[in-house]
Amino acid sequence: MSAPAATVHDVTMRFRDHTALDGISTAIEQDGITGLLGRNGAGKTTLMQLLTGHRVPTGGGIEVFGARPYENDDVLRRICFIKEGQRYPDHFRVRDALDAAALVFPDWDADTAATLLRDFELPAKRPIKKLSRGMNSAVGIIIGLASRARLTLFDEPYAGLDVVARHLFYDRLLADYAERPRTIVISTHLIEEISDLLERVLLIDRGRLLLDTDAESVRSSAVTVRGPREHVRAFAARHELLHEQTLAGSGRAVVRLRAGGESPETFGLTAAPTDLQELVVAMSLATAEHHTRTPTDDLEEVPR
Ligand SMILES: Nc1ncnc2c1ncn2[C@@H]1O[C@H](COP(=O)(O)OP(=O)(O)OP(=O)(O)O)[C@@H](O)[C@H]1O
Repeated sequence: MSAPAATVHDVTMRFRDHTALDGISTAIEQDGITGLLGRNGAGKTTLMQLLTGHRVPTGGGIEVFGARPYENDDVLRRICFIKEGQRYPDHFRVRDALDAAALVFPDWDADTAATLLRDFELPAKRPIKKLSRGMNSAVGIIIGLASRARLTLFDEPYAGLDVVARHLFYDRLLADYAERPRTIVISTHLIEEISDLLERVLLIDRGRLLLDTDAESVRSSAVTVRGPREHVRAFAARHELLHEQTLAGSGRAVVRLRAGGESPETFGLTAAPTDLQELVVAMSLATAEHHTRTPTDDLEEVPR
């Protein structure tokens, strides 16, 4: 097996008294599509900033392609980071943004850029500041795909993109990835839309890693059961209850399965596989019950 594209070892990131990432360790394998999931403020963007050398962790270590990314040109030229609401110089037209990207990324594919420009119906000569929000996002998506960077990170790349354009992005991403496998990390809240694309899933909650697994095992790791409330509870007690809803005497629960535990049928319950979105919601709600949220409006901005 080849070395991971990135390793994250016990990484902590503090912004003054706020801990955005808290002892995260993971490896992002080469040539795969990883979904970085989690609620608002979970720490997804912060992790991406660390992977792309935009910040240095307060504690722990990050390696990308075997070296620290911060101020490391050899590593950084192999990385493309498409940020949410990416800004461009005021005078830039769409064409200028693509030309600039072509200079920055050594594996830039001009044909892919031209095809995507047509697919997304972007006017190449229009000033970027005159584009709609969705069109602006499309510029980032084109750059991210055409960069063909060995490690490409999309941080919620589709602000304002309509559903057709989003599916265009998913289709083109998959087709391009099949042709030129590389390491892609996408943070998103549109879990349902993207779940079929993902090979790995990282779920962050309050700066901690809740889930770090391949997408296939996510699908078999939890079940949603329904039946008489007491039976649901008895079954859940043999495993790990993530989330429960009850109505009169009936119950519905998302349960994370423990090896060797009894099956839902033993308890007279109906069971269906839990999809990724449901699992993420259930796990995030389960941990929310164990925390008292601290208000963050007293946070001071920490400059880069
Ligand atoms: N420069 C900064 N100064 C102070 N606090 C920060 C800074 N950047 C991020 N934070 C805080 O760190 C936490 C994680 O932020 P981050 O942007 O990584 O979350 P996220 O998971 O990307 O959220 P979202 O899904 O809403 O984009 C938040 O509480 C945020 O307020």
